[in-house]
Amino acid sequence: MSPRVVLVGPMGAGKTTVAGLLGAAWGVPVRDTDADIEAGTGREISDIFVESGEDHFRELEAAAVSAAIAEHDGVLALGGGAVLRPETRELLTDQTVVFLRVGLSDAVKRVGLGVGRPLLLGNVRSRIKALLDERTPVYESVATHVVETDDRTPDEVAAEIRELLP
Ligand SMILES: Nc1ncnc2c1ncn2[C@@H]1O[C@H](COP(=O)(O)OP(=O)(O)OP(=O)(O)O)[C@@H](O)[C@H]1O
Ligand SMILES: O=C(O)C1=C[C@@H](O)[C@@H](O)[C@H](O)C1
Ligand SMILES: [Mg+2]
Repeated sequence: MSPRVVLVGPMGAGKTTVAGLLGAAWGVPVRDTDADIEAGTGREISDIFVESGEDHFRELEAAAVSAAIAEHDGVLALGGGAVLRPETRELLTDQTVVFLRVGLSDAVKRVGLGVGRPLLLGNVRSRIKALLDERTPVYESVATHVVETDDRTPDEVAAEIRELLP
């Protein structure tokens, strides 16, 4: 069993939103590793970061991605930083992976004040810029497809993915 598609990209790329649209259009289940972690621990992601630290969150996330890839055959949205772990990148090598690309200005608009996104505490714009600079090559390295999301609605993004993956 393997996901039909795995969505990666930074915060605000629309992974969760577009996963829901694709799942509805294809009639397949949707899974999101951030939601899996919250359900499995009974804690919010921002609380896990603050109380147990990012390294602990990344351990939980690597396990959540591994379980989802093994068990899920629908649409899978990953957390924005899941690709940072080498073992997770390794698991993605034989998957269909779509990188939802977003530029700085659209990402800033979409995440607003960054509430619930612990890595954006402080100056949202400069935090997102640093994350985009650091991670874009990593997203590109795991992606089999890249879809632009700037100036496009989630429905337009989902439609392009459906054309790419009939
Ligand atoms: N193409 C788009 N155009 C405009 N707004 C969008 C688009 N895609 C998503 N959004 C909005 O941006 C916000 C963030 O989207 P979403 O939560 O799906 O991102 P994400 O990639 O899952 O982020 P995270 O990594 O934090 O989980 C939501 O309010 C969503 O409605
Ligand atoms: O980009 C990131 O590192 C994150 C993205 C979110 O999906 C959450 O997984 C968490 O807020 C961290
Ligand atoms: Mg999400």
